[in-house]
Amino acid sequence: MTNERRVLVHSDKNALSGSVAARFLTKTVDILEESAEAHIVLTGGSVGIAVLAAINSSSARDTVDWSRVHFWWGDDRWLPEGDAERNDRQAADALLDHIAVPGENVHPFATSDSGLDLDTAALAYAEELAEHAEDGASLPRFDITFLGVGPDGHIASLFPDQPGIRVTETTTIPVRNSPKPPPERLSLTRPAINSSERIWLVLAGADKASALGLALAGASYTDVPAAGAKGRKRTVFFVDQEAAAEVPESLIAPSY
Ligand SMILES: O=C(O)[C@H](O)[C@@H](O)[C@H](O)[C@H](O)COP(=O)(O)O
Repeated sequence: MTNERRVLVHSDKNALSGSVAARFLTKTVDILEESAEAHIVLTGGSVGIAVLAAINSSSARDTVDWSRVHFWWGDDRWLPEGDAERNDRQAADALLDHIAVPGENVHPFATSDSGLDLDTAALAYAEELAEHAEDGASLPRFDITFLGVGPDGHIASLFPDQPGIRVTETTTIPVRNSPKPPPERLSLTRPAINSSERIWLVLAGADKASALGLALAGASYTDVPAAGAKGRKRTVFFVDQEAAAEVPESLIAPSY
């Protein structure tokens, strides 16, 4: 298997989220035939949450043995538990509260009212990840990592020209001075994201066209963090037509 990057274009955000949901369900069933557990990394953002809602409303939803699936997050906002702006809350509402996933398989970042400070919360997440790793590794084997992409090209809470995008020595970082509110966040690092077998980027809308075009045209990942996302086996950009406006024709896979 190659680790090429592919772009799959869909007519609109609805078609995109339905298609990603169907692929996710099929792929997760396949993964669980080969492995005892699947580890999935979730993203925030409207497209990522629309994908979770589409998984929830799929008639194939319960073909997955959710008791063997673990959910992690690429990033979250440093806000109190239950805050509607938190990625974990949105994912719970869209999918996790509706499926038979055991509570201990759901691994949100700490909340701002947890009693931890931001630095300690980042260390705590790194420790939790390491507890689920095999053979002394620092991370579980992430099977699928979802990433939304901001109009500036950010992924998780790794923003252009900010120190976080360059961090390589840890798996999880505290983020301060985020250009997008709130300023304080927690995020996986680029090497942690890229340890994933598959990275599925999901993006829709005309405001993403420039970032996507630049990411695929070889921009540096410090300028356009999405350019630096590369899974071990496969990296797929699931996009709608508006977001695809600046993608070179040669990179677009036949639509279906
Ligand atoms: O924490 C955040 O600020 C969001 O989660 C953000 O990182 C989001 O993933 C992208 O901006 C894409 O968002 P959309 O899918 O809504 O375009």
